[in-house]
Amino acid sequence: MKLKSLLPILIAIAALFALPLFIHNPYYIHLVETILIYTILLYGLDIVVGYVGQVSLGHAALFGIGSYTAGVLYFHFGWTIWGTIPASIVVTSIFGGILALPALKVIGPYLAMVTLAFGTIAQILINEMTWMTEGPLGIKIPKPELMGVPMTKAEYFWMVSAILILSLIVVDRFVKSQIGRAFEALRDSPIACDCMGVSVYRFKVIAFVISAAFAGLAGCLYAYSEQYISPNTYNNELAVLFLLGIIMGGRKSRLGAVIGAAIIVLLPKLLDDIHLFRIVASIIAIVVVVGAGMALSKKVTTPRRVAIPIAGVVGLAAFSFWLNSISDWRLSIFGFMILLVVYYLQNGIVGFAKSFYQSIFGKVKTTRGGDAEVVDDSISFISAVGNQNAGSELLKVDSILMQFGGLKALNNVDLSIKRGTIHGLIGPNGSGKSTMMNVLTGIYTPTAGNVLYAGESVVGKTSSDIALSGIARTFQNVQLFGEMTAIQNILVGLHHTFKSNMLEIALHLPRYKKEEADAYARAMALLKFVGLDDLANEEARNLPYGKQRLLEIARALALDPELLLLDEPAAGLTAPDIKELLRIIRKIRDNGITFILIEHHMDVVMSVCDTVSVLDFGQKIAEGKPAEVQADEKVIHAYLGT
Ligand SMILES: Nc1ncnc2c1ncn2[C@@H]1O[C@H](COP(=O)(O)OP(=O)(O)OP(=O)(O)O)[C@@H](O)[C@H]1O
Repeated sequence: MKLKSLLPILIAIAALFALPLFIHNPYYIHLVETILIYTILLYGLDIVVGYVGQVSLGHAALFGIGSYTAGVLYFHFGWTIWGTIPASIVVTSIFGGILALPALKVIGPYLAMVTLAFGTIAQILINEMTWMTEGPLGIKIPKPELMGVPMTKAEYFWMVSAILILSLIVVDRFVKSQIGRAFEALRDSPIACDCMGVSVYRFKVIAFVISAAFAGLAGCLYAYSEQYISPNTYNNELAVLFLLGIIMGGRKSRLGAVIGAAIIVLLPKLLDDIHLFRIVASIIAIVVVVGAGMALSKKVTTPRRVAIPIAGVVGLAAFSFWLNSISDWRLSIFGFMILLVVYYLQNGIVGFAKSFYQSIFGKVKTTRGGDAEVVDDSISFISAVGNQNAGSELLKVDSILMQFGGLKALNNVDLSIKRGTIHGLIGPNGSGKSTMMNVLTGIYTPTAGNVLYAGESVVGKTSSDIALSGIARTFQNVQLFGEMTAIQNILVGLHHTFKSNMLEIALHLPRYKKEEADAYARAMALLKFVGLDDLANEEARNLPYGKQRLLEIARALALDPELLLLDEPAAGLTAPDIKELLRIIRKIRDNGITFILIEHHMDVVMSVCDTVSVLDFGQKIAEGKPAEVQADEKVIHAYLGT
């Protein structure tokens, strides 16, 4: 990291550590300490919510499990903090793994309900298991000892601050590593993620476990901070507040978690004091009016769009001066503020601030993970498979039947794909081509029949295992990881090249650094091969459609496949784009890679395919050289209906 960007962080850290030296009121120190502890929890929650895109209302319970692990171990066994911290992390991680199980089956509101139920059950159990938790009476815990002497409030504050900084470094390294990329990929397209060899099941569980570990750590620190724990603290209202912290602060942002934690700790206090509320409401109104004025002068927004937020914040400021006491209005104001933030700042405060800054002062250059723009020409874009055994059978599809209820989407289809060839699969709409792709890549398990790849059956294997065995694919409806940049998309495809574990990532050990550097160099070479090296740091969703298709091919190549399945790669492409696509396909084939190509553009099929199989109503009606198939009566009949 450059000194210029490191300086504000160092100043913030110095200010944090200096705080107890200048503020002697323990109330304020405790308030900031609570924000720091909640921030650690939100770092973990952000992994599940921001990166993986799952809703969890079970994190208050995980927080409670962390606190109670520390409390019970101290109360019954006299453990010190040096034992309770790792114990809280381990115990809560196990519960995180349990919480992940429903996330493998359900998503969205259903997952929210299941995690809410988990929270309720955990709270009831803590309450009822009095023999262990002392039930509603709670447990008192003294401040931890340092060399036999209890820590002062300032010393404990420093310890929490140090743990927060460590957590920040570890989380930041995780989310920028291959693990973080896997999390983001499974949020954007679980199917493509699996087909890139990154198991959605595995990484969902890993995300919940890491997230729970941070909740457990935060819970343990909270127990010593409060010096008393009771079941009521860890209720569902707290779970909602944690989720709000992420939404309001801004997901996928370390600063956003700090802001979110500050909001959920300070907002209730702010709404207790009318004078403080007036000051803050006025500051917010001034900031919003000035910001809107700047945006209007730069013409990046319209008066209509800013009218309601301006009216809202100015109205709130005026209302604060009209009020004599705030106590009756607390909840209404709280709700109104949440409504404004969630509706108008959908990417949270940090996300909004970033896009506001970009629209006013121009785009900030984002490079994640190093010198992504540099292409090293000595790196091959492809791991050449070689042309040995060319012409031998690579894939055998044996009497495949795929039935959806009464519909036979594939009916006893046989295929034989030879190494080093381009095998076209054509047929009218609904004839079963994409279904065949899905069977070959493990998305569908066939009703009957077998698929042998390099002599081994792939039926019953998971999509990620099939991908890792050497079958890569693209999709009819492009399935890129939209919120990730072009280079990050390729890096997900290169996930299989990483062997480093979490410790190596957290400590940035040499093996991880080398793997990351090698992967970046290879990803740039792949981008250059498809002509996208200039767009390496552009988010995939912002690329033109034709370039998205090329990026999908480059990502599939990152898997080092022996067999590449392209599902309508020319769909939606312009004539020059199609020409470029054909050049790319031929070059890949020259490196020994075998293709199955589904395509409606007959000129593409005729110009590159060695063999063509034709499907109609789930049955193979013809097979042979392109020209033979084109002249076949049954094929003409299937396409033209005459
Ligand atoms: N998951 C599914 N459930 C039920 N029916 C399905 C499913 N997937 C495919 N089908 C049906 O199977 C048949 C074959 O569909 P498929 O998408 O494989 O055709 P296709 O040849 O790829 O068509 P197109 O060229 O339009 O993409 C269609 O009738 C389709 O509705």
